[in-house]
Amino acid sequence: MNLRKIKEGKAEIFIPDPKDYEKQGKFDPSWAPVFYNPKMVFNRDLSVIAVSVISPKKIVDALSASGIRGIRYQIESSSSSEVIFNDKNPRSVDLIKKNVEINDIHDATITNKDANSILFEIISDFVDIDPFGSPSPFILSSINATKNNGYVAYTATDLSPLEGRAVKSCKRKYDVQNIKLSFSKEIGIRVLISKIIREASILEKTAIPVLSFYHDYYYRIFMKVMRGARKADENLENLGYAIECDKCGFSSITKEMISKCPICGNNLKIVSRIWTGQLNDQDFLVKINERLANFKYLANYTNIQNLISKLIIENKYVTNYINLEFVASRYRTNVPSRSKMIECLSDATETHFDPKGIKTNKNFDEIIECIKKIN
Ligand SMILES: C[S@@+](CC[C@H](N)C(=O)[O-])C[C@H]1O[C@@H](n2cnc3c(N)ncnc32)[C@H](O)[C@@H]1O
Repeated sequence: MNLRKIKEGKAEIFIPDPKDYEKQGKFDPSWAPVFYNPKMVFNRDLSVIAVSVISPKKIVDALSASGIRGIRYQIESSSSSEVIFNDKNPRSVDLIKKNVEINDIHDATITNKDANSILFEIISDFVDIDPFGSPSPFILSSINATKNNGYVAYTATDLSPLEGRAVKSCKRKYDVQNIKLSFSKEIGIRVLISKIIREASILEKTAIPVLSFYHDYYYRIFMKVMRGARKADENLENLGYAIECDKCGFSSITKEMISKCPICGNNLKIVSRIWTGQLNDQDFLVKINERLANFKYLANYTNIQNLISKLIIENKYVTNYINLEFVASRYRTNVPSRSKMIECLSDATETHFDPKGIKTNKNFDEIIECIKKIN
């Protein structure tokens, strides 16, 4: 395997030379014998800051590929941590060994196992699950490996099931009855959180999201894991429904199951069961914000700063997500600009999920009034 040296954050690593795996001038990271995706640098940059907030003593990078995450976590987030690198691909493991060595990573263990096997053998205060597609096959084992008050992070790139376009796949992988709604970009991450909480409860544990966001073509979530059957029971009460009326445009995220639209009486479209709580922990976001100044060297520094500022405001709004294009079409009016709607409602903000979306604490009548007034 011919190697190429690249720099990401403060790490320098070898990756398979992409040139050798091009097909008709194109290259996909999955065509190389060891996976490295430059499109995920934003994910890793923000994860480096989040892990610095957690400051774990022991990190498990359960699906390591080139080892880039675990290496960056030790160099940039938490220099005193022990890191366990794992990948079931033996060629990955050979490359991780090389990359760990050239980056002077101390306290590293490198294993060549199925992630589910190692995650049932160890216990750690931070576990990273960064799979191809859905993290579902690794949720139970990763929660098992996370100690009380520890953290686990998941990347999910399977947006079709999560956003309700592949309904059967969503039922299979997440056990959620999904359907495409006008605000499915946010529902997707709530489906994933619901699955994590339901899996955790099997182990008499529970989890709450401290950082969750959508970027480019994936979701990324950091969850805090807590032990206790009672805590698990209580948190299951926070699962509920996303509802939407195709006729008048009313929508909500709610713990109560209702089947008829409270505005016009039409039958509602329903997604069941999803997380209905906050997507981020305000303190965790503020801590990330406070640390940002230490990470000015990151390639995505400005974009991360923008996202965190948005999440801090967005986190104050849970229930009403309005897709302006969808609602305006129900009233046959022009789509109002986001800024004018936010000004009119006065208690509203942009959502990072969607350039057409706003979040507000105002009720549906006030939203419609603003749409009509702006027109
Ligand atoms: C998306 S890549 C990981 C990328 C890496 N975390 C990064 O940030 O560059 C997924 C990796 O998981 C490995 N993998 C897939 N299934 C696995 C399993 N059941 N156990 C362990 N490793 C697995 C693959 O070999 C691949 O290297």
